[in-house]
Amino acid sequence: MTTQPTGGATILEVEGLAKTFTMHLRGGVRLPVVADAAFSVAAGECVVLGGPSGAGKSSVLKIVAGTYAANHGAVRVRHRGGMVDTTRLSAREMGAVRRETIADVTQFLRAIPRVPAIDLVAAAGTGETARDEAAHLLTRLNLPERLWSLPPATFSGGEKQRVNIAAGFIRRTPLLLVDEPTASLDHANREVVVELIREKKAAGTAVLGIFHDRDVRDAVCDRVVDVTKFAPGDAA
Ligand SMILES: Nc1ncnc2c1ncn2[C@@H]1O[C@H](COP(=O)(O)OP(=O)(O)OP(=O)(O)O)[C@@H](O)[C@H]1O
Repeated sequence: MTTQPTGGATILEVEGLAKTFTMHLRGGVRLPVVADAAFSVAAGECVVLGGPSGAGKSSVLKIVAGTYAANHGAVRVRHRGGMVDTTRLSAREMGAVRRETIADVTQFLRAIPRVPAIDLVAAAGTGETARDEAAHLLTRLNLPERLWSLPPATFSGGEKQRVNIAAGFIRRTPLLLVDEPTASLDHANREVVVELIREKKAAGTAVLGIFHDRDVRDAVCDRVVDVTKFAPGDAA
């Protein structure tokens, strides 16, 4: 069953998705997480993955991002004008999809040693304006300018998260994935993230996210997809 979006073109379409983790270091114990997951996200829409802790929200998001492999099913994204099933792509082809089509704001910053925060954000952007855009985003996210030239390795949790958010939101991809983007942010910066997500939606980006903060979720969410309805049965 697919939940139909109301608005623009379909950007992401998940169908019949199943994921079972196999714990090779635990005698091959199998842990089914989702079975027959199906949902879609349209351009300009923000769909939130809901459900209690352990339901499989992050796993689904990571499969869409290409970080985890699916066991069954299709994950189709609109890439270069057509719908591409990313579960069938080579690592190289998936690399192109991730570069051009999917931006991914994870909970933790993948910092590169010795690279200053502003360069890290600018490198995620494109074109001659990338550095100005990086500065603009870091300003909006209230990251003190004295930190911009420093590598984020020693930054606080909230400072790292803001660099991470800037590096994700500087990108102009059709699909944006966000996993708990406001977890270590204060109220003012949570509001900035709400504004950034609204701007992405207005620009036609499809957003798929996980938000534990109810206020943030209510402010950006068009539909909730409850992951518990994809829970595998006993026979899985
Ligand atoms: N890499 C992994 N290897 C083995 N099991 C995993 C792995 N990642 C997740 N799991 C298991 O899959 C189940 C779903 O985890 P997941 O992180 O997707 O849930 P979640 O709904 O995002 O939870 P939370 O809200 O607590 O972040 C959990 O039982 C977890 O232990």
